[in-house]
Amino acid sequence: MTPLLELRNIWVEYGDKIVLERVSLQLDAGSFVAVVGPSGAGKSTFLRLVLGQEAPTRGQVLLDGRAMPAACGPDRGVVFQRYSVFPHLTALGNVLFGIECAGAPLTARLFGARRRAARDRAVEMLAAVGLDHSLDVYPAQMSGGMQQRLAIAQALVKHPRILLLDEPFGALDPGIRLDMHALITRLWQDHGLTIVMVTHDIGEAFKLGTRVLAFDKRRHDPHAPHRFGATVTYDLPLDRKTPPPPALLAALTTDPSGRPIA
Ligand SMILES: Nc1ncnc2c1ncn2[C@@H]1O[C@H](COP(=O)(O)OP(=O)(O)OP(=O)(O)O)[C@@H](O)[C@H]1O
Repeated sequence: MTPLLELRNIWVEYGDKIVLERVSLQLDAGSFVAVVGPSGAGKSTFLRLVLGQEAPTRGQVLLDGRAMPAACGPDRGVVFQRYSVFPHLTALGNVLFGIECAGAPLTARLFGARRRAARDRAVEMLAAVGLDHSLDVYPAQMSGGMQQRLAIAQALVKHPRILLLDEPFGALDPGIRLDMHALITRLWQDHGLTIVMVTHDIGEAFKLGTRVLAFDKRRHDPHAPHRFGATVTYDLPLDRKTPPPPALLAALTTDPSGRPIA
Protein backbone atom coordinates (compact mmCIF):
# COMPACT_ATOMS: atom_id res chain seq x y z
CA MET A 1 0.00 0.00 0.00
CA THR A 2 1.27 3.50 -0.83
CA PRO A 3 2.05 5.42 2.36
CA LEU A 4 0.20 8.70 2.83
CA LEU A 5 3.46 10.55 3.15
CA GLU A 6 7.00 9.54 2.34
CA LEU A 7 10.29 11.37 2.90
CA ARG A 8 13.20 10.04 0.87
CA ASN A 9 16.69 11.00 2.02
CA ILE A 10 15.73 14.55 2.97
CA TRP A 11 18.34 17.22 3.66
CA VAL A 12 17.58 20.80 4.71
CA GLU A 13 20.49 23.21 4.58
CA TYR A 14 20.80 26.97 5.07
CA GLY A 15 24.10 27.99 3.46
CA ASP A 16 26.73 25.83 5.15
CA LYS A 17 24.44 25.02 8.08
CA ILE A 18 22.88 21.55 7.88
CA VAL A 19 19.62 21.36 9.84
CA LEU A 20 18.29 17.94 8.74
CA GLU A 21 20.18 15.14 7.01
CA ARG A 22 19.32 11.66 5.70
CA VAL A 23 15.71 11.72 6.88
CA SER A 24 13.83 8.82 5.31
CA LEU A 25 10.47 7.67 6.63
CA GLN A 26 6.95 6.72 5.68
CA LEU A 27 3.78 7.82 7.46
CA ASP A 28 0.65 5.73 7.20
CA ALA A 29 -2.83 7.21 7.02
CA GLY A 30 -4.52 7.24 10.41
CA SER A 31 -1.37 7.35 12.50
CA PHE A 32 -0.76 9.82 15.33
CA VAL A 33 2.92 10.68 15.09
CA ALA A 34 4.52 12.51 18.00
CA VAL A 35 7.79 14.27 17.19
CA VAL A 36 10.26 14.93 20.00
CA GLY A 37 13.86 16.08 20.23
CA PRO A 38 16.05 18.75 21.80
CA SER A 39 15.62 22.41 20.96
CA GLY A 40 16.98 23.22 17.51
CA ALA A 41 16.85 19.59 16.31
CA GLY A 42 14.71 20.56 13.33
CA LYS A 43 11.27 19.45 14.53
CA SER A 44 9.51 22.57 13.24
CA THR A 45 11.54 22.37 10.05
CA PHE A 46 10.24 18.81 9.57
CA LEU A 47 6.68 20.07 10.12
CA ARG A 48 7.18 22.85 7.54
CA LEU A 49 8.38 20.22 5.04
CA VAL A 50 5.21 18.19 5.58
CA LEU A 51 3.13 21.35 5.34
CA GLY A 52 4.76 22.21 2.00
CA GLN A 53 6.00 25.55 3.40
CA GLU A 54 9.61 24.53 3.00
CA ALA A 55 11.32 22.60 0.21
CA PRO A 56 14.19 20.24 1.02
CA THR A 57 17.60 21.07 -0.39
CA ARG A 58 17.97 17.41 -1.30
CA GLY A 59 15.61 14.45 -1.36
CA GLN A 60 11.93 14.05 -2.09
CA VAL A 61 8.69 14.48 -0.15
CA LEU A 62 5.84 12.41 -1.60
CA LEU A 63 2.15 12.72 -0.78
CA ASP A 64 0.13 9.69 -1.95
CA GLY A 65 3.20 8.60 -3.89
CA ARG A 66 3.40 11.88 -5.86
CA ALA A 67 5.73 14.87 -5.42
CA MET A 68 4.37 17.14 -2.69
CA PRO A 69 2.71 20.28 -4.10
CA ALA A 70 4.77 23.40 -3.28
CA ALA A 71 1.94 25.20 -1.45
CA CYS A 72 -0.03 24.00 1.57
CA GLY A 73 -3.29 22.58 0.21
CA PRO A 74 -6.58 22.00 2.04
CA ASP A 75 -5.48 18.41 2.69
CA ARG A 76 -3.15 19.76 5.41
CA GLY A 77 -4.21 21.83 8.42
CA VAL A 78 -1.95 23.31 11.07
CA VAL A 79 -2.22 24.53 14.66
CA PHE A 80 0.66 26.39 16.33
CA GLN A 81 1.30 27.01 20.02
CA ARG A 82 -0.08 30.55 19.71
CA TYR A 83 -1.41 33.05 17.20
CA SER A 84 -3.18 30.58 14.89
CA VAL A 85 -6.47 32.53 15.05
CA PHE A 86 -7.46 35.96 13.71
CA PRO A 87 -7.86 38.40 16.63
CA HIS A 88 -10.36 40.67 14.80
CA LEU A 89 -12.85 37.86 14.11
CA THR A 90 -15.23 36.11 16.53
CA ALA A 91 -15.05 32.36 17.04
CA LEU A 92 -17.70 31.86 14.38
CA GLY A 93 -16.04 34.42 12.09
CA ASN A 94 -12.69 32.63 12.39
CA VAL A 95 -14.09 29.24 11.38
CA LEU A 96 -16.40 30.68 8.72
CA PHE A 97 -13.51 32.59 7.16
CA GLY A 98 -11.67 29.33 6.46
CA ILE A 99 -14.70 27.87 4.69
CA GLU A 100 -15.32 31.07 2.72
CA CYS A 101 -11.68 31.26 1.62
CA ALA A 102 -11.86 27.69 0.33
CA GLY A 103 -15.30 28.24 -1.33
CA ALA A 104 -14.61 31.68 -2.82
CA PRO A 105 -10.81 32.13 -3.02
CA LEU A 106 -10.97 35.63 -4.57
CA THR A 107 -13.56 37.35 -2.38
CA ALA A 108 -13.60 35.12 0.74
CA ARG A 109 -17.40 35.72 0.84
CA LEU A 110 -20.20 33.25 0.27
CA PHE A 111 -23.85 34.25 -0.17
CA GLY A 112 -27.34 32.80 0.24
CA ALA A 113 -27.70 29.07 0.69
CA ARG A 114 -23.95 28.47 0.42
CA ARG A 115 -23.31 30.90 3.29
CA ARG A 116 -26.04 29.31 5.41
CA ALA A 117 -24.54 25.86 4.80
CA ALA A 118 -21.08 27.20 5.65
CA ARG A 119 -22.41 28.75 8.87
CA ASP A 120 -24.03 25.44 9.86
CA ARG A 121 -20.77 23.64 9.22
CA ALA A 122 -18.82 26.19 11.27
CA VAL A 123 -21.28 25.96 14.18
CA GLU A 124 -21.09 22.16 14.06
CA MET A 125 -17.27 22.27 14.15
CA LEU A 126 -17.27 24.72 17.05
CA ALA A 127 -19.65 22.41 18.93
CA ALA A 128 -17.28 19.48 18.27
CA VAL A 129 -14.50 21.36 20.10
CA GLY A 130 -16.83 22.53 22.91
CA LEU A 131 -17.21 26.17 21.83
CA ASP A 132 -20.89 26.10 20.89
CA HIS A 133 -21.66 28.67 23.61
CA SER A 134 -18.91 31.05 22.48
CA LEU A 135 -19.79 31.73 18.84
CA ASP A 136 -19.67 35.53 19.21
CA VAL A 137 -16.64 35.71 21.48
CA TYR A 138 -13.37 37.29 20.25
CA PRO A 139 -10.02 35.54 20.86
CA ALA A 140 -8.89 38.26 23.31
CA GLN A 141 -11.86 37.34 25.52
CA MET A 142 -10.97 33.63 25.50
CA SER A 143 -8.69 31.56 27.73
CA GLY A 144 -5.63 29.92 26.17
CA GLY A 145 -7.44 26.58 26.06
CA MET A 146 -10.44 28.11 24.28
CA GLN A 147 -8.16 29.77 21.74
CA GLN A 148 -6.51 26.42 21.00
CA ARG A 149 -9.93 24.77 20.65
CA LEU A 150 -10.80 27.51 18.16
CA ALA A 151 -7.53 27.01 16.28
CA ILE A 152 -8.27 23.28 16.03
CA ALA A 153 -11.82 23.97 14.78
CA GLN A 154 -10.45 26.41 12.23
CA ALA A 155 -7.97 23.82 10.96
CA LEU A 156 -10.44 20.90 10.94
CA VAL A 157 -13.37 22.63 9.23
CA LYS A 158 -11.52 22.36 5.91
CA HIS A 159 -11.46 18.56 6.36
CA PRO A 160 -7.69 18.12 6.15
CA ARG A 161 -6.35 14.58 5.93
CA ILE A 162 -3.22 15.54 7.82
CA LEU A 163 -3.34 17.74 10.91
CA LEU A 164 -0.01 19.25 11.93
CA LEU A 165 0.33 20.42 15.52
CA ASP A 166 3.37 22.47 16.60
CA GLU A 167 3.49 22.43 20.43
CA PRO A 168 -0.28 22.96 20.47
CA PHE A 169 -0.70 22.55 24.22
CA GLY A 170 2.70 23.89 25.33
CA ALA A 171 1.31 27.15 26.74
CA LEU A 172 -1.64 25.61 28.59
CA ASP A 173 -2.07 24.75 32.27
CA PRO A 174 -1.77 21.03 33.15
CA GLY A 175 -5.52 20.52 33.80
CA ILE A 176 -6.47 22.17 30.51
CA ARG A 177 -3.83 20.07 28.75
CA LEU A 178 -5.57 16.89 29.91
CA ASP A 179 -8.88 18.17 28.49
CA MET A 180 -7.12 18.95 25.22
CA HIS A 181 -5.56 15.47 25.11
CA ALA A 182 -9.03 13.95 25.36
CA LEU A 183 -10.36 16.35 22.71
CA ILE A 184 -7.60 15.74 20.18
CA THR A 185 -7.85 11.95 20.67
CA ARG A 186 -11.60 12.09 20.01
CA LEU A 187 -11.21 14.31 16.93
CA TRP A 188 -8.41 12.10 15.57
CA GLN A 189 -10.68 9.05 15.86
CA ASP A 190 -13.95 10.70 14.72
CA HIS A 191 -12.41 12.42 11.69
CA GLY A 192 -10.06 9.59 10.66
CA LEU A 193 -7.16 12.05 10.78
CA THR A 194 -3.45 11.54 10.40
CA ILE A 195 -1.76 13.71 13.01
CA VAL A 196 1.84 14.87 13.24
CA MET A 197 2.44 16.65 16.56
CA VAL A 198 5.65 18.29 17.75
CA THR A 199 5.93 18.36 21.53
CA HIS A 200 8.58 19.01 24.18
CA ASP A 201 6.58 16.88 26.60
CA ILE A 202 7.79 13.29 26.34
CA GLY A 203 4.87 12.06 28.48
CA GLU A 204 2.42 13.71 26.09
CA ALA A 205 4.21 12.12 23.11
CA PHE A 206 3.92 8.61 24.59
CA LYS A 207 0.39 9.16 25.82
CA LEU A 208 -1.07 10.43 22.54
CA GLY A 209 1.13 9.01 19.81
CA THR A 210 0.78 5.72 17.96
CA ARG A 211 4.36 6.34 16.92
CA VAL A 212 7.12 8.51 18.37
CA LEU A 213 9.85 9.98 16.20
CA ALA A 214 12.87 11.50 17.92
CA PHE A 215 15.09 13.91 16.01
CA ASP A 216 18.66 14.51 17.12
CA LYS A 217 22.19 14.71 15.77
CA ARG A 218 24.01 11.42 15.41
CA ARG A 219 27.29 13.16 14.60
CA HIS A 220 28.78 16.16 16.38
CA ASP A 221 31.67 18.39 15.42
CA PRO A 222 32.48 20.54 18.50
CA HIS A 223 34.46 22.99 16.33
CA ALA A 224 31.67 23.36 13.74
CA PRO A 225 28.26 22.62 15.32
CA HIS A 226 26.47 23.39 12.05
CA ARG A 227 28.42 20.82 10.06
CA PHE A 228 26.06 17.93 10.81
CA GLY A 229 22.29 17.93 10.77
CA ALA A 230 19.74 16.09 12.87
CA THR A 231 18.01 12.95 11.71
CA VAL A 232 15.53 10.42 13.08
CA THR A 233 17.32 8.73 15.98
CA TYR A 234 14.33 6.80 17.34
CA ASP A 235 11.27 5.59 15.47
CA LEU A 236 9.00 3.79 17.93
CA PRO A 237 5.65 2.27 17.04
CA LEU A 238 3.42 2.38 20.12
CA ASP A 239 0.24 0.83 21.36
CA ARG A 240 -0.34 3.88 23.59
CA LYS A 241 0.74 1.89 26.63
CA THR A 242 4.46 1.66 25.87
CA PRO A 243 6.65 3.65 28.26
CA PRO A 244 9.54 5.70 26.83
CA PRO A 245 12.81 3.72 26.58
CA PRO A 246 15.35 4.93 29.20
CA ALA A 247 17.93 5.70 26.48
CA LEU A 248 15.51 8.03 24.71
CA LEU A 249 14.64 9.77 28.00
CA ALA A 250 18.35 10.22 28.66
CA ALA A 251 18.94 11.57 25.15
CA LEU A 252 16.20 14.13 25.61
CA THR A 253 17.27 15.26 29.05
CA THR A 254 21.05 15.45 28.58
CA ASP A 255 23.28 17.25 26.10
CA PRO A 256 25.74 15.35 23.83
CA SER A 257 28.39 15.34 26.58
CA GLY A 258 25.94 13.75 29.04
CA ARG A 259 25.26 16.90 31.10
CA PRO A 260 21.62 17.38 32.18
CA ILE A 261 19.66 19.94 30.16
CA ALA A 262 18.20 22.58 32.48
N1 LIG B 1 15.52 30.29 7.73
C1 LIG B 1 16.51 29.79 8.48
N2 LIG B 1 17.79 30.18 8.28
C2 LIG B 1 18.81 29.66 9.02
N3 LIG B 1 18.63 28.75 10.01
C3 LIG B 1 17.38 28.34 10.24
C4 LIG B 1 16.26 28.83 9.52
N4 LIG B 1 15.14 28.23 9.99
C5 LIG B 1 15.54 27.39 10.97
N5 LIG B 1 16.88 27.49 11.12
C6 LIG B 1 17.69 26.73 12.08
O1 LIG B 1 17.35 25.37 11.98
C7 LIG B 1 17.52 24.74 13.24
C8 LIG B 1 16.28 23.92 13.54
O2 LIG B 1 15.19 24.81 13.82
P1 LIG B 1 13.75 24.25 14.22
O3 LIG B 1 12.93 25.46 14.60
O4 LIG B 1 13.25 23.38 13.15
O5 LIG B 1 14.11 23.40 15.51
P2 LIG B 1 13.14 22.81 16.62
O6 LIG B 1 13.62 21.43 16.88
O7 LIG B 1 11.73 22.98 16.20
O8 LIG B 1 13.48 23.76 17.84
P3 LIG B 1 12.58 24.20 19.10
O9 LIG B 1 12.31 22.92 19.87
O10 LIG B 1 13.48 25.12 19.87
O11 LIG B 1 11.35 24.84 18.59
C9 LIG B 1 17.81 25.85 14.26
O12 LIG B 1 19.20 25.87 14.52
C10 LIG B 1 17.40 27.10 13.53
O13 LIG B 1 18.16 28.20 13.94
